Amino acid sequence: MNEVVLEAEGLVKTYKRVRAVQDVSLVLRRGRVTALVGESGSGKSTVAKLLARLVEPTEGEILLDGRKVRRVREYRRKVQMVFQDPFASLNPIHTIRYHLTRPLKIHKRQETPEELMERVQLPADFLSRYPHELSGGQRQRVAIARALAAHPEVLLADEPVSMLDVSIRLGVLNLLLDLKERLKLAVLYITHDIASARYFADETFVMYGGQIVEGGDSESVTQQPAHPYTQLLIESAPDPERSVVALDAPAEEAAAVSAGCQFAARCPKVQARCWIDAPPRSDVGAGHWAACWLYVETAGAAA
Ligand SMILES: Nc1ncnc2c1ncn2[C@@H]1O[C@H](COP(=O)(O)OP(=O)(O)OP(=O)(O)O)[C@@H](O)[C@H]1O
Repeated sequence: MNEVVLEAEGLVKTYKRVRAVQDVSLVLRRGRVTALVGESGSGKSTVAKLLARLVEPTEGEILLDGRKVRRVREYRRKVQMVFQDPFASLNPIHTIRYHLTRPLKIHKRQETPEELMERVQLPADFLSRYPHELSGGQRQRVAIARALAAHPEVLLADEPVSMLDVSIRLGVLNLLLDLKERLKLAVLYITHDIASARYFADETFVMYGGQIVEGGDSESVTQQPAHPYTQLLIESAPDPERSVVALDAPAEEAAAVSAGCQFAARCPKVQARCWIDAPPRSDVGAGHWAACWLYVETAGAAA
């Protein structure tokens, strides 16, 4: 079993009346990629911000290497984030060298910017360039190199390839896989694209309405999806023209459901009890679970 690096327990984040995240628990393990999949508004980015400690949880706690880290600075060194937009995350007035030298200094690292560039497979002569002289994929590699300067244990990647050209996405995902292997990083891969989770992640969690509704190893979750929501996501995935957004409910609507299953209003398999009680997690395979009443019948619900 790969060692647990980051553990979130019962995370809740409320913004005024919107419950962006409701009771989310997950673990990230050394040398493993964990995907968090869901539509726009499902709460994925809020989970990333909570795990990065960019926002404080309303409830719940986060353990890093088994302990609560009070010093945010120490925490942020070990848990680095890569954002969706490589155009917005680099400062246009500074060279690439500046972007990499700064974190190396802050974290008192012996490494050189050249070594960081090599790690993300970029030529060292790009160091003298400005962000606008690089492509989106190259910029995202610089953002990853900057995160690596801190020698993190965890990389939180929030839709790291969704703004990139389709043709270069695979290259950036393969780089993340390579770093996971070589540096034994725990990676959280946030995406709306469940097909990419199968390819890229060891384990996959599916989020809907601020909650995780299904989880397990990526192969089982994507090949034998149990939750009706995951099934719908997968059905709409093969055709990139048929956007998953078509399934989407306004987030406020999802967040307004106070009892029962969050997905009841959109579920093709809805039953009477779905409106009344929230479904518990049930085992649907080895290490694979779903929070759905369809699976509660005979076998007991898993804790
Ligand atoms: N700072 C905020 N203030 C108020 N509401 C917020 C804030 N941040 C997020 N929300 C709400 O919380 C819910 C979840 O948002 P979140 O950004 O986490 O979803 P997401 O799945 O990451 O979507 P996207 O892929 O579009 O970023 C949404 O209803 C959103 O409007």
